[in-house]
Amino acid sequence: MPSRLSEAFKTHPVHLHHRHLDITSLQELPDSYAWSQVDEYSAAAGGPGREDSFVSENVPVIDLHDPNVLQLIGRACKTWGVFQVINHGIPTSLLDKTESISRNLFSLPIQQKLKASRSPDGISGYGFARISSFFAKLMWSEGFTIAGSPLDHFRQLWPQDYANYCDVIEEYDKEMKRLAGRLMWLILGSLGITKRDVKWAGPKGKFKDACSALQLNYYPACPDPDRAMGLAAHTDSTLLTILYQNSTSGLQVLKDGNGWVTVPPIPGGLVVNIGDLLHMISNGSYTSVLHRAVVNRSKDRLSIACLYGPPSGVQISPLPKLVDPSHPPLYRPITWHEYLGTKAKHFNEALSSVRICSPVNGLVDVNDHNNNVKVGYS
Ligand SMILES: C=C1C[C@]23C[C@@]1(O)CC[C@H]2[C@@]12CCC[C@@](C)(C(=O)O1)[C@H]2[C@@H]3C(=O)O
Ligand SMILES: O=C(O)CCC(=O)C(=O)O
Ligand SMILES: [Fe+2]
Repeated sequence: MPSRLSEAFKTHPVHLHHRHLDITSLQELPDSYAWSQVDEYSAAAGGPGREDSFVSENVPVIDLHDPNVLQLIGRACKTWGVFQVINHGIPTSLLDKTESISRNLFSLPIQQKLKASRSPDGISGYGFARISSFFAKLMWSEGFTIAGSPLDHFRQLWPQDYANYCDVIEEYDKEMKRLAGRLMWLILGSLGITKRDVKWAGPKGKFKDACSALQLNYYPACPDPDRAMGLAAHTDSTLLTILYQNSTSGLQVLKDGNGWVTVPPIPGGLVVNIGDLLHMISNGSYTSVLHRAVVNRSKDRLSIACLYGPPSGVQISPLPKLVDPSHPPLYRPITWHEYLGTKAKHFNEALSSVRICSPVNGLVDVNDHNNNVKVGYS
């Protein structure tokens, strides 16, 4: 049974036939970056999706010290699939240091960055977003994925300073995994799930063998932001994702009836979003949220995502406690490893592709928005 996340794309290599352009210095948007359908989903109230002119609700901000934290998280997961957390215990100094390394990385000359390129069948390294292969147009961003030790790639990027940088990234990864484990129990607790109900969480429920990857995203300032796309609409294949964003806004989530809603950066805050695997284990009670990143004319933007999942070879399926004759299991068992391959093949239709049955009342599962997502437009 394959168990290493880094092996997940060996059987589903992603080939991107794009030449790398240094987009940071461009004064005009090249045609290869000009999207024609940027404002899909935003016509709901007639206004342009990027201006939030019709937004009546905000993504919840939850203080992890709040005595009602469980209920607040449950409500946020049910209605939004995303929330921000404050008082999360991650030191600001660690967030600052990691942001500074990421900035340093993206400001290296393109030839230097290409020395640490991600290979078509690999998971780690520098390159376009993996989902780029589904779109005719390019995204206005650069990415660097870290799964496992960053040592080999960092040695290529910074022959002198790599050791210190590795230490910071490893500390960031460790702290994020700890927070993710804590958030998992709050989210599962809000569904009535206890440590005894999740065997793969390990004997003490510490998710000791959980897998994770870090995704550094950089969005340079863009000469024509209304026609460009930073990162196209997608759901994450994770249990949950914890996102640090710098002070430039750009992250948007799709909310029924509200169109695209901006998740504003808040000082010291972290964004938490539900991924497809949590959608599956909750049997559709909690929704994996469709999100994207838009870009800015005057400011660049940086984000750091911790993509958190189960041990990559463990079979994930709707938790037995959430299944009964009137709530049959909606998804077939699948490992994270296998699901990443499915995502590489089917992109936003991956979740529907592992669905096994319709709800008993015959209605379409309102959470299964992925049925409506267009794949491969420009
Ligand atoms: C573990 C992973 C999730 C991810 C693919 C990856 O192997 C590492 C990068 C992740 C990311 C980040 C940007 C959006 C996304 C869809 C992508 O193309 O790469 C996600 C992938 C995912 O969640 O499926
Ligand atoms: O940059 C952002 O705000 C979004 C990044 C993201 O969605 C991801 O890395 O999966
Ligand atoms: Fe994402």
